[in-house]
Amino acid sequence: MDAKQFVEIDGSYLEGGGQALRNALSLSCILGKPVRVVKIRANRPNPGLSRQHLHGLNLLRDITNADVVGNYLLSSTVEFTPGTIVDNTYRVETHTAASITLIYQMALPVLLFAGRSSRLIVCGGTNVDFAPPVEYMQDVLLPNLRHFGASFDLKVQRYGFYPRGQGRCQLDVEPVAKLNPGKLVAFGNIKSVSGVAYCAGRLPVNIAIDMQQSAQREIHRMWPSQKCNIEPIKHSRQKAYYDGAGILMTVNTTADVVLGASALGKKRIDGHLLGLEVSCQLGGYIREKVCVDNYMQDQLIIYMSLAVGRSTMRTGKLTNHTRTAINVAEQMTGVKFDVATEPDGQMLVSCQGLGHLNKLI
Ligand SMILES: Nc1ncnc2c1ncn2[C@@H]1O[C@H](COP(=O)(O)OP(=O)(O)OP(=O)(O)O)[C@@H](O)[C@H]1O
Repeated sequence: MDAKQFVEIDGSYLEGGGQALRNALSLSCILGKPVRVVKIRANRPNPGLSRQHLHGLNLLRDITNADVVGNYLLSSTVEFTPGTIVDNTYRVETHTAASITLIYQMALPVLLFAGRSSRLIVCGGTNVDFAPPVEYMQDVLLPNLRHFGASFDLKVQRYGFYPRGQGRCQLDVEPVAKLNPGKLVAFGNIKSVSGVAYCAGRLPVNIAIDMQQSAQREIHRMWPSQKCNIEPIKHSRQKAYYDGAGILMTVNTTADVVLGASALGKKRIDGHLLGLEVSCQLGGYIREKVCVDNYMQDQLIIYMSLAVGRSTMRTGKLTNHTRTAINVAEQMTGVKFDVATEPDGQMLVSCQGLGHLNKLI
């Protein structure tokens, strides 16, 4: 800390993307600790704040009446001094396909520590590259957060894809008094393998059916007795103005493990290939019997660091996103994460959380 008592976070560390900024600012708001983030997104081809990050930053400024320096496009340094978390209805209009879920990723942990329930309406992209698809947030993040005693209600009013965006979602968050420690260590037995294959705009429903059939076929090939139920959906014009396609698959187990895998259609969409890609990714998780998938890993770190008690997750090889999230959480909260490799190559990530209590309820 310097004379102004800022915790300084190096945004170029390891992954060097937007996630270090998001986690640092969220923890700053929750803990009431001023933070300075330098070298923001230094490892990206377009370093500095992009629109998505700027919208998220300004949203957290509004939620906590923060003093902010450096909140402009392409800024590489931000100083953020939060005030108190204020429950309210907040709206963010990105005017682009900026990821709605990444803006939620920043605000959700903060609103969990508000005094009363809050609503956050965001317009932008619901299913865009390098971000959680909105279905993943509903079907994978939500059940994983329940292990920590947290939850939310997320409604998609309209889907939005790259490049036009124009999706619109509503997130309702009930605050918690504290976060419980998450124990995600036992795999249990598979209860269901399911998913949704969607397309929208001018794209024919056949694309969704191709994704469905190839994904189901592949699961059947790997585990002949395992049922796999994927719903093909063509979104109506009201539900999505423009073209887009993708698939999300999940596996649910008797130990309340929920793993997800997804893919998004690009220019020339081959539904068969997308279905195959996603079922293979999910099949890999099932074979490894991990309890947390590769994307959920980094998203749970912030909750583990704040919980009252010791959280543990059994997962695969750690991603750079996860190592970066651990680094930020350790600096912001002072907790220490332990990472151990199991004989079969799985990783056990654990930490004695800070035990942060919500003083506003
Ligand atoms: N397919 C996916 N499913 C679920 N989560 C995803 C998926 N792709 C990316 N994510 C999550 O989205 C976040 C992306 O963080 P990252 O810092 O790379 O993105 P960003 O803020 O857009 O920054 P940048 O533009 O700097 O890459 C991570 O939490 C990652 O786990």
